[in-house]
Amino acid sequence: MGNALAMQQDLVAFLVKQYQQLGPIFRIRALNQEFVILAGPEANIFVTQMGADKFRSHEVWDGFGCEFGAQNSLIAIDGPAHSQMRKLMKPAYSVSNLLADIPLLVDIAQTVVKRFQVGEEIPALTLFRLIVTEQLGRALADHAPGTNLQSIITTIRFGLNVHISKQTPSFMLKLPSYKRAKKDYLAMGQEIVDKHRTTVRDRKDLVDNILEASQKPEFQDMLGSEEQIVFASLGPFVAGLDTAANECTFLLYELLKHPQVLEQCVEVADQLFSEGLPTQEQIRAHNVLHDAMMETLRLHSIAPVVTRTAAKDFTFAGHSVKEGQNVMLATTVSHFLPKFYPDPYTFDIGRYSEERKEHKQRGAYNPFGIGTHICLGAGAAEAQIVLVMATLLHLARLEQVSPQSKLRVKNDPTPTFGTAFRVRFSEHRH
Ligand code: HEM
Repeated sequence: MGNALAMQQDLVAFLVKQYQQLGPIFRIRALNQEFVILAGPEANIFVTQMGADKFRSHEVWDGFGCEFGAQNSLIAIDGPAHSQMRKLMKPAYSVSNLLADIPLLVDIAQTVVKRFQVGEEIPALTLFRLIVTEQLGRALADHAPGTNLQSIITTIRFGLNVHISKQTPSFMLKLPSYKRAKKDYLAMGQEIVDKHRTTVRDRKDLVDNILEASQKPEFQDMLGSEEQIVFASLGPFVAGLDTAANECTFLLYELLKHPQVLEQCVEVADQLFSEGLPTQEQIRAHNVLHDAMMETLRLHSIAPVVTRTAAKDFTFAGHSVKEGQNVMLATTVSHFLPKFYPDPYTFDIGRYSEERKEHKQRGAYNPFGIGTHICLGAGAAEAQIVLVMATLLHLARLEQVSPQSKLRVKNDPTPTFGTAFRVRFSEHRH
């Protein structure tokens, strides 16, 4: 099938239709490449249980790291070396580490929100990128992105669109605007690494751990060069940019579209701040805001598929896949199957209640990818989205600018409203 256009317009809807017609394995042609698609709960269970040695990330991701002189980054390696790097980075990317300094996280969100006067407008994505990137940068790398935020956004957008989604031609990397942004981005990374070499923190952060590991023989392939150390240390500034910031944007969009759910979430937010600052347990507790976040991750996944290369010949659902074949794991097709989620395109936070627990069915819920590279920051991301939204709802009331106009989700490189979804501050509540 040469159906790139249909795919581009709504990738998951297209894949859901193909899955319903063809079953859990089929082929498509897109962007001059052929992909084998593994879709639906059967594929999700297969990849989780038996996929560890069957897929490689290397071919898909290495070009992105090499753009910054950094081969063998965490996402671009497989097998034992990948397990070793994941183990090294896990403590820093954990939810308990992110939530270790809740006053800092709240202060960052509060400072950004308080910058806006009643009546001022801003793209929701810009608002959330400001908050999320500073929170992750300060908590994991002891550095605020400050005026470098735009350089980070430009660098990552070009890098991913050229090397990963391949929707942008490579000559775009020669544009002076990109080259300037990349230079600033890498200079910030070098500054962070240099600062960590000469200062000591009470609690070691991600960069401290990277620097320590870079001295060990077993990490030489991954962290042996200065470029690799800088690239890995910049991870926190990239981790939330397209992910948590876009999910916060989609969540706010759904809340403004569902005023009753919004009011319940405002109540939860006020409770969280009723005795000062929320605790780790409160942020991670099951409540309406948590369920709204979960439903947003189901309906608006920023990673609807993950791409890989088959690492060996294998058989799935009676079909053989050959080593070297491009594979797309359509992890979120199951999010739209009525057998798991009745009326699947409806925003319904009741799905996560004790009685229904629709997401707990096997293979049904995969917003954070699947297999060996499953999101290392999943717990941190969920907590961050809840905390950011709770802080915002507690502090201010927002309304959508031009609510009648139709918003289009584009791929840039992840599904996003871009800057089209604008909000207005209509009241400062606290
Ligand atoms: C809602 C927000 C997020 C979503 C939906 C998300 C999704 C994903 C997905 C799908 C992958 C796997 C990509 C692949 O297999 O090709 C991934 C990897 C990763 N994510 Fe996230 N992510 C989110 C937020 C975060 C945050 C906030 C952090 C850091 C605190 C983070 C850290 C990572 C890391 C380090 C990896 C690489 C793991 C590896 O290669 O082993 N993510 N994420």
